[in-house]
Amino acid sequence: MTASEPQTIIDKVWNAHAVADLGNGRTLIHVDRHVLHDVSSPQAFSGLKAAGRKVRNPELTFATADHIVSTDPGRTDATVPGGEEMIVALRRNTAASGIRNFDIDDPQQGIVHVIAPELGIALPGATLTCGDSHTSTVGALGAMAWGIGTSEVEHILATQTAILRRPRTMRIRFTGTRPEGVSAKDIVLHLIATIGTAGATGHAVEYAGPVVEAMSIEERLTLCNMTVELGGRFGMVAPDETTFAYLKGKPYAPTGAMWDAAVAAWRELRTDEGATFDREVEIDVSGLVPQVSWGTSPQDTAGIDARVPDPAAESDPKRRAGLERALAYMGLEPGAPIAGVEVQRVFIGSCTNSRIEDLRAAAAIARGRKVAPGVQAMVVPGSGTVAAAAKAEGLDRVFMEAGFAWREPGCSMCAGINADKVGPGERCVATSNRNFEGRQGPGARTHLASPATAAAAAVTGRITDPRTLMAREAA
Ligand SMILES: CC(C)[C@H](C(=O)O)[C@@H](O)C(=O)O
Ligand code: SF4
Repeated sequence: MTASEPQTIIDKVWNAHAVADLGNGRTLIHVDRHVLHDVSSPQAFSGLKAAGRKVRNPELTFATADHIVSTDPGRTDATVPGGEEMIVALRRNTAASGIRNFDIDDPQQGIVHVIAPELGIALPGATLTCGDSHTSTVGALGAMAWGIGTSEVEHILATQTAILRRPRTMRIRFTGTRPEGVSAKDIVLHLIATIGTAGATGHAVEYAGPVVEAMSIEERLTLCNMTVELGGRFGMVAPDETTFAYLKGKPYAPTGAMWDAAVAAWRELRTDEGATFDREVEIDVSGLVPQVSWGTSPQDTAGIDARVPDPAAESDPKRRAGLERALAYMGLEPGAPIAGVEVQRVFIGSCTNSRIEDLRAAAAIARGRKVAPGVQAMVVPGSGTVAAAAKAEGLDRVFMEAGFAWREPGCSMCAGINADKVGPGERCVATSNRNFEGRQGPGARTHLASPATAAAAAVTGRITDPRTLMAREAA
């Protein structure tokens, strides 16, 4: 491709980071930022040590304890049984290598995909990797970010490069007028329901169109977070004035003349007129309603005014059996309205929806109301930075007065890998990104939804259209 040919944003970032063609379709890519967490890094450090290698670029590497940590106020390393070893390993490995670790008691600790953007570790046009599938999140800033396995974590620690196959490209444009009370989470859930969990397999995705351009960075983070739930490799949004305003003054963002030079370069990071993608999708969001998942895959999602699908209406026997299994696991009646189903748990948190705007949306519903009898609801800010901002606005009080538990930052009840779990057969409305069988604990029934919808479930004890509770606010 010659320089004058129109390029996509994906081509531009890829080409700027390609170090060598390794043959067989493989490219060596420079990694600008590498972020580590407690669960996927200990083995990588052990491998590095066994091979007698050092961390090549500790100044480009950052770490945080998020997955295994307790979210109990007053937590210690040992609060979650089995967690201490990983938290201590991360502390020891990062200290020995000179890597900045946002440890369990650090005011900036938090979920890796929440802290990377809010600290300015992730930047437009940069490559960023993490041993975690939701690394695509920070593509919201125009970074090329992807999740890797533990052996690749070791490779990147040693070389600051990764080996990739160039993905096909895909542009997903959101158009139309976004209705009141419909969040970025509703939009991405609707996207997954529309094109399916294999809808972007093998593709690098650019999210574009007027609806995305009008989104805040936090909303774009929610959108890009679920790229992996579409099978996508990267999910990116071209950086714009919203991005620059968000990043300016962030702790690790460039400053002074470097900032000006960076912004000038970032302005070039957009898909050129006439550039082509391997696949284009357009979704009109006009008329969209809040979304909620009813099954055991993120694509099993429908509008909050919909009914649970009926397996009897499914002609394909394989699909029918899958539906029957999902409904049996979820304890749902075919054809029943989704709204009105009773819940026992509500989880507001995770790298999808634990930022300040998410907490504001949930607090707007919780304010002046009470968590319904029989419901246990928790709010887990994505980071210490988010928690501090929420406290400054009094949101922690709003939640606690309503009867929500207000927790310390971490992955919490998203993946059932620490002490925060949903019990067998319990139904949980969660703002996280996965609803597979057992995701939030063995036998747990997860309904994915937005922060507003989760808060509405908490205060009514049922899956509820949050707009019915917003109306009171407006009146
Ligand atoms: C534990 C970790 C490696 C895992 C991931 O890669 O995604 C987790 O974050 C998840 O969401 O399931
Ligand atoms: S919050 Fe959930 S999805 Fe995000 S990194 Fe943690 S466990 Fe994974």
